[in-house]
Amino acid sequence: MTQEKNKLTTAFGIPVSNDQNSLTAGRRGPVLLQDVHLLEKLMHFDRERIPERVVHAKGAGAHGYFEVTADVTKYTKAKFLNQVGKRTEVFVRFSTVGGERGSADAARDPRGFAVKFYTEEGNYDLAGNNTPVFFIRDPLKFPDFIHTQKRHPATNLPDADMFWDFLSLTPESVHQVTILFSDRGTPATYRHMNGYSSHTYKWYNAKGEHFWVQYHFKTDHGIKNLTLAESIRLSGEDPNHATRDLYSAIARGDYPSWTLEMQILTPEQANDFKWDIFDLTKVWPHAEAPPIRIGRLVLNRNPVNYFAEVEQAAFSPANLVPGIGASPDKMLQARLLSYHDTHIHRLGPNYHLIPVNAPKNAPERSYQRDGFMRVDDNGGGGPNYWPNSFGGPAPDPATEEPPFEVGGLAGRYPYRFPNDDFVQAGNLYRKVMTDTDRDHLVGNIVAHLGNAQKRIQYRQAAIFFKANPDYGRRVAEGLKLDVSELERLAGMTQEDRAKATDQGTYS
Ligand code: HEM
Repeated sequence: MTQEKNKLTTAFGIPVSNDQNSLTAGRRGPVLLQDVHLLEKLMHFDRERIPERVVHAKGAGAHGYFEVTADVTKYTKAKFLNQVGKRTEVFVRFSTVGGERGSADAARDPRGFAVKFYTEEGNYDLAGNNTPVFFIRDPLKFPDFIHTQKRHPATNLPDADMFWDFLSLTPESVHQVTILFSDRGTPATYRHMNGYSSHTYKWYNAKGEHFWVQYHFKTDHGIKNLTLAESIRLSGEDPNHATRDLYSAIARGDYPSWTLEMQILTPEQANDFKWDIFDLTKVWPHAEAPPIRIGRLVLNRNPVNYFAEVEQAAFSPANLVPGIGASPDKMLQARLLSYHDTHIHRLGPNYHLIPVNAPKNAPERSYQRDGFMRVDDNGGGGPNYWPNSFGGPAPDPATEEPPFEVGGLAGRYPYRFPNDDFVQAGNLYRKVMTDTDRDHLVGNIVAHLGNAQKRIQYRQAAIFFKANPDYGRRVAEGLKLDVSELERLAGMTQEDRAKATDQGTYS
């Protein structure tokens, strides 16, 4: 290095003589175009912002490791899981969903829980949430759903009508809505919440046998949530409280950790299972699929630079390593496309070269070349096509996922089963929640749904009533609705209920 240390330079290493006074024509003269340092500095500044994530824009992240604590080789051949005690480097990003990059950490919203495992077989990304289910189960509904969680196109304000109109016309959402409006919808910090794959994934072993699995990262610090009053207070006093909490805990050596538990079903068990295991709005009851402990996730290193390591982090459910496969869950199938696509838009076609996204323990050996910001050696002088006879990297058939059956007539199918969308939400209300949980749930809903039109309130209260009559009744009472109407509305089909509540009777 010929430049002296600590001497300011331009982005191209040229010494800068003065960084306080622009070059002017005379003492009071206009600025000269030949102040190239000023020009370069301003033009870079003008381009500092990249698009924020279309969802999950506000987040915090940290580095750490995953350690295997149980032998799972009979279920999966994934190498990073093949030995008890084995550690794999990870990067984890937590987020809220609907708010912008500067929005409050305490918002009522699911929390993203995205883990990037830098395995020896390439990066494995598991982008889950702190809830085991989701609002919808068909990806066609995702953009519409997200629009309702964002700002109104005219007022640019969050809008209770949009929010509840969509949900009350989408009854499959009631399970997730019940979780979201319980105090779990406002976790105290990122350290005090669980993370779930939510989707069912496939694991397959070295013999080619497969299993259906769900991941549960259980916090080792106990679940802690905010009440409505606390979340409102924190949103004002410290909108970054969860970001601060994560950073400070790691900085003081109080490393956050989670125990990974898996629910695992054989194909035979899955065939007889009471619930559609590819329906993202349903959980697998623990009694029927007891979770088993298999590992531990620890976060022990803060990012040195937020933009480099957190803002530019890019997770994709399509990044699966041998031994782990996708399931036919329609939502997951759509996610296999959507993330890579949005990263190319947000970060460019070579976002995999950004250090936080690069495969640390399995270097890229592909034939992809060129493109904006291809900043490595671009494959050097090696062959850029396959097949070749010049020693270029060759595909390895041993890493192929075992063949699996698909069949049937192409069509647009609603979910099968009698597919009761209300039982699991009702059970959560009836069996899992305490009296205090139920009080808070009803209070949180009333405070929010109360801002929507009356006809929408009726429609949504009828859905809660279908999940559990007491649940619906208490929400209706809180909203001062005519409780005697609920049973009638709840007994209708979704279409009839929508028509009935749109007739003006309830305005
Ligand atoms: C069809 C359904 C879905 C679509 C199309 C979709 C799409 C997206 C998109 C476009 C992003 C922004 C990514 C970026 O710019 O970096 C994102 C982020 C994210 N999504 Fe989804 N999503 C879907 C469902 C889900 C579900 C069900 C979960 C959880 C189980 C989930 C978890 C996440 C997480 C955690 C992030 C943030 C990742 C990060 O921290 O960078 N998404 N999603």
